[in-house]
Amino acid sequence: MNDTFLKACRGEKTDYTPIWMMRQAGRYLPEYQKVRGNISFLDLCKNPELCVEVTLQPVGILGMDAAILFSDILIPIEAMGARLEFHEGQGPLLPDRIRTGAAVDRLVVPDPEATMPFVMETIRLLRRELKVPLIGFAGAPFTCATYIIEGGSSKTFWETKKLMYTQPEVFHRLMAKISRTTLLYLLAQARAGAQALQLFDSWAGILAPCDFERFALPYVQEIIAGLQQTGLPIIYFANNGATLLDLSVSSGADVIGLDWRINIGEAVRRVGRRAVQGNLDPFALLLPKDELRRRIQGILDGAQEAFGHIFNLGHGIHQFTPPEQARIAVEAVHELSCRRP
Ligand SMILES: Cc1c2[nH]c(c1CCC(=O)O)Cc1[nH]c(c(CCC(=O)O)c1C)Cc1[nH]c(c(CCC(=O)O)c1C)Cc1[nH]c(c(C)c1CCC(=O)O)C2
Repeated sequence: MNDTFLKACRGEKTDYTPIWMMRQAGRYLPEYQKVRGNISFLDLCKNPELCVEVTLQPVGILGMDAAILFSDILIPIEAMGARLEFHEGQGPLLPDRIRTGAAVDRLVVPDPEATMPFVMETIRLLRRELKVPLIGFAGAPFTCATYIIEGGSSKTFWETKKLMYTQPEVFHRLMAKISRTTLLYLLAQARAGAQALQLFDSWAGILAPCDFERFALPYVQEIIAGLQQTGLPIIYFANNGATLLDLSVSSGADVIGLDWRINIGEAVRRVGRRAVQGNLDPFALLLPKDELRRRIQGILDGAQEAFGHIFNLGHGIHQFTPPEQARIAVEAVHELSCRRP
């Protein structure tokens, strides 16, 4: 069992810096494309045997030190009663566009075991196969709220901010319902065998710090407090979150995810006695090998004084990344971080 990742999360000494990549199971891998050729994305998410297969791919092919459950942050939103569709070549579509108090009241807080049994089954099956730790995950409430309110991805987040500023009571009611759902869902993942849990706050960075503090952070704190009973390391990743870093630390997470826009040495100083995860620009995987290795060395050097460091990209791996480049990065992190006596 390779538990380097879990040790780094807890700030324990490791022989080398562990690495995994956000969105490591996905379209850049021909092996994933082959599975996806025969099935829609949503049907894939609901098929435990195939989820196991694609979760294992990046671990086996690229040598990652952790696996992340193959699923999507929008799965529990569908379980709450908002319809979810994926159309080929487009982002997610949630046609119900929840924007009124009455619509929020119609959403339910689902029993995760009853409505998403395929997720827990995937976790149980994976634990029998894996030789590296398994990360479970969910979207953070604010990011989930943007998809529910906008009905999909957005450029301006007009409807989200309109609800937040003009009907704050409705917005908070929606956030409370998503948070309760997320906590129960992550507790179920922990019971099924997840060994660490990550909250993805992909859109936190569109908020002013004062709004993040008022409308988003309290819900993250509530979830993380509720997860303490699991004893599992909790990772909080706020994308575009350099300006929110001090607030992110107050989330209570054990590991603070960093995007690539911040210097990791500066982040380490601000984060203090918590592990950090990051933060190579996903597009830097396109660099020639020598330059890529220098970039990786720079991040390892910057994180030298970190309480713990898990190497990762600063956001998800891009779908057109050559897998060979990801493999070079994994090899470089392992080699360059190897502690020589
Ligand atoms: C915002 C978000 C979503 N999903 C997720 C986030 C947070 C992380 C981030 O900010 O990137 C999280 C996610 N989505 C997926 C995973 C699987 C685990 C992993 O390998 O990291 C994880 C952890 C698979 C996926 N989720 C999705 C794919 C592609 C689906 C396909 O095969 O066509 C995968 C592999 C679909 C998805 N799902 C979502 C979007 C916006 C899209 C479309 C992306 C696009 O079209 O480029 C919502």
